[in-house]
Amino acid sequence: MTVQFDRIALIGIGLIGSSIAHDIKRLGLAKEVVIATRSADTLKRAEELQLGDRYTTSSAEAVKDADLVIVSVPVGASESVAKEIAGSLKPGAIVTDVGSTKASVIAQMQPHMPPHVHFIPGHPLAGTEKSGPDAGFPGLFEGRWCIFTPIAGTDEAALKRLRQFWEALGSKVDEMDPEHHDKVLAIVSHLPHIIAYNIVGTADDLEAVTESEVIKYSASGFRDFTRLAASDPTMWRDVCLHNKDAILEMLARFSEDLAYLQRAIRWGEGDKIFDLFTRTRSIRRSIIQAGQDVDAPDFGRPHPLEKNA
Ligand SMILES: NC(=O)C1=CN([C@@H]2O[C@H](COP(=O)(O)OP(=O)(O)OC[C@H]3O[C@@H](n4cnc5c(N)ncnc54)[C@H](O)[C@@H]3O)[C@@H](O)[C@H]2O)C=CC1
Ligand SMILES: O=C(O)C(=O)Cc1ccc(O)cc1
Repeated sequence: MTVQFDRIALIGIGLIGSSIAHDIKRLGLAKEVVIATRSADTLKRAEELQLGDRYTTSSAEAVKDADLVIVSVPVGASESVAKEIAGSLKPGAIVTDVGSTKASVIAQMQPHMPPHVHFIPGHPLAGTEKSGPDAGFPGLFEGRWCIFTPIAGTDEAALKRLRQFWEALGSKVDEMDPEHHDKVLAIVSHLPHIIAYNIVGTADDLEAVTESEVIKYSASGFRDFTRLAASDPTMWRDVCLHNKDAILEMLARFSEDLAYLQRAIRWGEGDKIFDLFTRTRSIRRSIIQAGQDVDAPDFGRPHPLEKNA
C-alpha cells in the first residue's frame, strides 16, 4: 500500500482511534502518526502499544502540520475538540470524525472550522462493545460501510482522498445527508443498544426476586443483549443526548408496535403473532442474500480478527 498522508493526527485513541492506528501502521498509509488524548494514562497505554510515532495530551499540538485529522471521541466532546484544534490546523488539511451521530457533530464542529480546511464528517459502521486503546485491532473496518455526510460545496478532491483512505482500510464508502443518517442509525443501531440496556436493567432489577437465576440460566437470547448493554456508558449517553429527536421518534414507533404485540398475546391472537414473527424471520435471510456478513460484530459475534475472539 502506498503512503497516502505525510502526517495523520488521531484525536482520541479508544476502540476506534486505536483500530485506525493499527491499520495505518499495518498498511503504511502515513509517514508519521501523532496521537492525542485527554488522559495521560490512556496516552501512556497508546505509547506502550506503539500505536503512533508521537504522543501528546494537547490536541492543538497534535494537529500542527497534519494533512489528515481524525477525531474519535464521544460525540458530546466534539465541540471542545473542534475549538481546541481550530487555530492550529494546517491550510488544506482534511478534518474528519467517526461519531455515531452526524447532525449534532456537524453543528458542534463546523462553526469552528477555519475556511482553509476540509471538514468531512464520517461514521464507520464497525465496532464492538469494548472501549479504550487496548480494544482496537487491525482489520476492524474490513468489508464494513463508512458513511460520509458531507457539507454542501465540499472539495471533491478532499472527498476523494478521504474515500481512498477508508477504502484502503477495506471499507465501502457511501454518502448520505446527516439527518437521514441519524434516522437510519437510530433504528439500526441506537435503538438496539437502548433496548439492550433497558432489558438488562429490567432483569437486574428482577434479580432480587429471582436471586441469581438471571445469570445462572441466561440463555443465548439474553446473553446477546448483555453484550450490547456492556458498551461504553459515556459513548452511548452521548449518542442518546445527541440524536434525541430521531431516537424519540423511533422509540415511539417501537412502543406502538410493542403494544400491538402485547395485545395480541393478551387476547391469544396467534395468527397476528405468527405473521409478525414470520415477517421478521425473513429479514435475516434477506440480509444474508444481500451479501452482508451476519457473522460480523454488528450481528453479535466477536470479529474473527479481534483479540480473545
Ligand atoms: N464503539 C464503537 O463500536 C463505535 C464508536 N463510534 C464512535 O467513535 C467515537 C469513539 O468511540 P470509541 O473509540 O468506541 O470510544 P472509546 O471510549 O474507546 O474512546 C474514546 C477516546 O476519546 C478520548 N477522549 C474523550 N474526550 C476527549 C477529549 N475531549 N479530547 C481528546 N480525547 C478525548 C478518550 O480518552 C478515549 O481515548 C464515538 O464518537 C463513537 O460514537 C463509531 C463506530 C463504532
Ligand atoms: O458492537 C456492536 O454490535 C455495534 O453495533 C458496534 C457499533 C457501535 C456504534 C456505531 O456507531 C457503530 C457500530
